[in-house]
This record gives sequence, C-alpha cells and structure tokens, in this order.
Amino acid sequence: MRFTLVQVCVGAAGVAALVYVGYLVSRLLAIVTEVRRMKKVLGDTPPGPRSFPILGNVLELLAPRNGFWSKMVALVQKYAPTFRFWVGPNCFMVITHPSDFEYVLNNPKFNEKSSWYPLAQSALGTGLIVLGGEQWRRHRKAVAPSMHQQIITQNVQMFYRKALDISEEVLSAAAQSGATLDIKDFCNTVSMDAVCETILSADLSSSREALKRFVDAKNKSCDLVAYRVYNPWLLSDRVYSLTREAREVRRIEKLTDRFVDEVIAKKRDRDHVPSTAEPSPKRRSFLEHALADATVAKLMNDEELREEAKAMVIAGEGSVATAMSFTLLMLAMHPGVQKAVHQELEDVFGDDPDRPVTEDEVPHLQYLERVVLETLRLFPIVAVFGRNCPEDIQLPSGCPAPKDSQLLFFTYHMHRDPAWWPRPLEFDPDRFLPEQTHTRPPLCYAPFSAGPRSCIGQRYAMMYLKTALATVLRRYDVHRAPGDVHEVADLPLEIGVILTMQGGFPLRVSRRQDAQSSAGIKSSVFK
Ligand code: HEM
Repeated sequence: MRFTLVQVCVGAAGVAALVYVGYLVSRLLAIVTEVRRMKKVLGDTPPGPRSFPILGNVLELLAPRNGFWSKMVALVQKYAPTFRFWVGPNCFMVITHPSDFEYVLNNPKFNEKSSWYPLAQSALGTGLIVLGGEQWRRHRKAVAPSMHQQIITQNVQMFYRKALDISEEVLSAAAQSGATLDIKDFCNTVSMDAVCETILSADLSSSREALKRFVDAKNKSCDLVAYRVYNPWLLSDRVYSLTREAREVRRIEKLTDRFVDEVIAKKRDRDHVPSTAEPSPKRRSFLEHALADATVAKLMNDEELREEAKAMVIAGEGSVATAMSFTLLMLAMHPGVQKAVHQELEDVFGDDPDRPVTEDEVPHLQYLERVVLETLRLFPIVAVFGRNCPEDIQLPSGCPAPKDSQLLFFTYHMHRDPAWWPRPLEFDPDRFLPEQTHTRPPLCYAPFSAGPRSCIGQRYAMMYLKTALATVLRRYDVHRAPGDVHEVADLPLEIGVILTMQGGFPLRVSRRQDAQSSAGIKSSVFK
C-alpha cells in the first residue's frame, strides 16, 4: 500500500498528538496519585481551609496587592499553630510553633529551599538564598570568611561616613523645609552605597546616578515578583514568559549583570595578584577576597561569582534598608523610646556631636540594639520563608507533614503570639534584656532564621543598623507625619519579596538642638 506525503504527515502528526495526550494523561495520573498520597499522610490532623478539586485554596488567596497580606495573616490567625493549604496540587504546611522551627531549621536534612523560591530568583539573583545541594555548600564556604565579625567591624567607619554624608544632604534639607519624606528612599540610598562597597568594593557615592539606577532596578524587580504572586495565573513560567513584565525583568537583570560584570572586570585589571602576595591587612570586600583567594576560585566559577555578588548586594541592601525604615518609624511612633535612645547616645558619645562612630562604641549601644531587635520582632523583614519537606514527618507540635510538601515558616505570626510575647503589639525593647530572653523558648524569635541556612549577613546587618541609626539619631529627631496612624496594629503592611509598608514610610525630621554645631560637616576625616 502506498501513502501520499500528506497522508504520512497527517499520520505522524496524529501519532505525535496521541503520544502527547498519553504523556499528559500519565502526568495527570501521577499528580492525582501524589495528591492522594499526601492527603493520606495528612489524615484529619492538620486543620486548614476547605480546598476544592484542582484549584485547592487558590480562590481563598486571591486578593489585590493591598489585601493579600492581611488575608494571609487572617488565615494564619484562624488555623495556627500549624495548618495546611493547597495551591493546585501543591501542599503548603504553615508552621508557627517554636518547637517546629527548632526541629526543622536545626536539621541539615531540611536544607533544601521550597520549590517556589525560583519565583523570586529574578529579584534575588542565583545566589545562596535560592541555591541548594552541593552548589549551596560551595558558595556558603566561599562567602563565609568575608562575613566574619572581624572583617565586618572594619566597615564601621565606612558605614558612619555614608550615613553622615547622605543624611547631611537629604535629611538636613527635609529638616529645614519641615516637609514629610519617605524615609525608605534615604535608607535605600545609604544601604545600597554601603552594601555595594562591602560586597563589590564599588564606592557609588561619587556617582549618585549609578546608585539610583541600581536601587530603582532592584525595587522594580521586587515589585515584579510581587505582581506575579498576586496574580496566580502567572505562576506558570510558560505563561509568565509571554508577558510584558517578564521582558522587563529580563531587561533589569541584564542591566544589573552588566553593572556587576564591569565592577569585576575593573577589579581584576587593577587588583588581581597571585594569592601568595596577598595578605593585606586593609578592609577587603567580598569581591576582593574572592578574587585574591585561590580557594574561592576553586569554589566558584566566574559566572557563579557574579551571580553571588549580585545576590548578596540585593539580599543585603533591601533587608537592612527596610529594617532601618521600620526602626525609624517605631521611634517616631514611640517618643519615650526615642528619648531613651538619645540618652544612650549622649552617654556613649558625650557632648561632642562631631565625634565619629567607631567600632569601639558600637558594642556599647545596647539599648539601640534592643530597639532594633524589637523592631524585627514586630516586623521580621523576611516574614515567611520556606523549605522542602524531604520525607514524611511528624512535627513536634503534633501535625504530620508529607514528603514534598512545602514548609512555610510564618515568623510574623510567631513573633506576635501572646504565648511567648505578652501584650504582643506593645513596642517594648526591654523584652530583649537577658533576664527576659532566658524565660522564652529560644526559637520563638527567628528574624534571621536559624541553623545551617540562617542569614549569613546577620552580624553585618546588626553592625550596619546600629552604626547608621546612631549616626542619624545623634543629629536628627524623627516624627510621625501629620495624619499618620498611631497604633502598630493599624500600620498597612504588604509583602512582595520582603515585608514592607504600603505607600512607603512617611516621616518628618528635625535637627536636634545639641547637634547644631555639626550641621554641614562632612566626614572628610575618614577620606
Ligand atoms: C535586618 C536584616 C536582615 C534580615 C532580617 C535577614 C533575614 C534573613 C532570613 C530570615 C534568611 C533565611 C531566608 C530563607 O531561609 O529563605 C536570610 C538568609 C540570607 N541572608 Fe539575610 N537578612 C538580613 C540581612 C542580610 C544582609 C545584610 C546580607 C548580606 C550582606 C544577607 C544575606 C543573606 C544570605 C546570602 C542568605 C542566604 C543564606 C543561605 O541560605 O545560606 N542578609 N536572611
């Protein structure tokens, strides 16, 4: 029997279609079997909202951007300490109990991040935060030495210099005019400048243009991740890649890649010398350390180095800028606490307003440290983080969690749970006095996560926040903007990649009486 070419083509297309349908059916069967298995492991134990076939609880979570976070929080309040919800065939276990935090986070078996992290990859870069397995181990080993306490301490004077120069430019104008400003813009500028110098040794203070471009690109990138989270039909990579937003993400990614590549190229030309000639006592950035150390070169190839440097800048800058903004907001809302901070600053620095903040004073700023810790309790910047569950387990709080479910650590809820924090919405830094800390379970407070995958920048963040806040608060008082809310409970929060405020952080600033003599000084002493 003979077939025409057309018949052969139609036949081949038919066979291909059949094979594809067969593949789809087998995928569907595998998904159904997997969902059944998970449901069997869960049994009737964990509570949670009623889920619908195929969609799960997607409809429950659908909300406009300004309503998503409060919807999520209401759900957690209803079903905590542990509950499950479904997004299509994906099972999420929400965890808020300290014993579950301790059990999972301290066990390296749970080192793999939730399979949903790649969603944030465009904003966070392909670095430590999203990596897993062997690649994560290599990167962590390569990055750790540059985050050592001794190295971080060498940055204090640079933090001081940036905070002083930028506040003299931005805050003094706002203090003179009495206008309300979004303090996050100021915090972003100081933090980006400082973090770029620590990670990339790129001093951006001479090029405000480059600094602004980088901050804007990072903010836009985070917004685009949030846009995807609030529009769940875009969770599919295939659908998302067809959108204008995905093209914008790729454009921003190219821009930041080019920036970091140029910095690396310049560093290589100027600085790179064989590792034997290197033992330099001066402050060294992550990049300088990586380029000079032969061990790091073995741990990361060129592309990995670029991605990690970019990811460190983005992870570091966004979190410290937001933590600083929330801290200034809390001080504006709690004038008694602000007064106590000023008292401590006077005790430590005496009455010379021009005396620089140095590494010797920072450890003495104990009350300021408690203010930052209390701010991170109420506003843990990374308010939710996730792990993949590698096997069927029983959580210490009593609920089972099936293999391949996504464990979501809802720190925000745990930090406001009256079981560990009496009068949880009261802003009280003295909760972190040693005698009070000892009465609580250790992991009822985890703003930096815990265990092998805890925040590698924790010490850096505290050192930076204390130095930059001390520099600003020695010269300025912060005040709530007219008409702003009075209560912590009324603050309009939202989440994209990190927790932040809807509409920014509107504040007013005034120059402190005793700081008049320092008006106009620049930090040239350190240049
Ligand atoms: C107040 C500031 C900060 C907070 C609240 C914070 C919080 C966190 C949290 C909760 C995690 C765990 C995330 C997860 O498991 O998915 C994390 C991881 C991480 N943070 Fe931070 N962070 C801060 C500042 C910084 C800074 C300044 C840097 C770098 C300069 C940094 C770099 C990282 C990196 C690289 C990881 C991933 C670590 C790993 O998986 O091995 N963070 N951070």
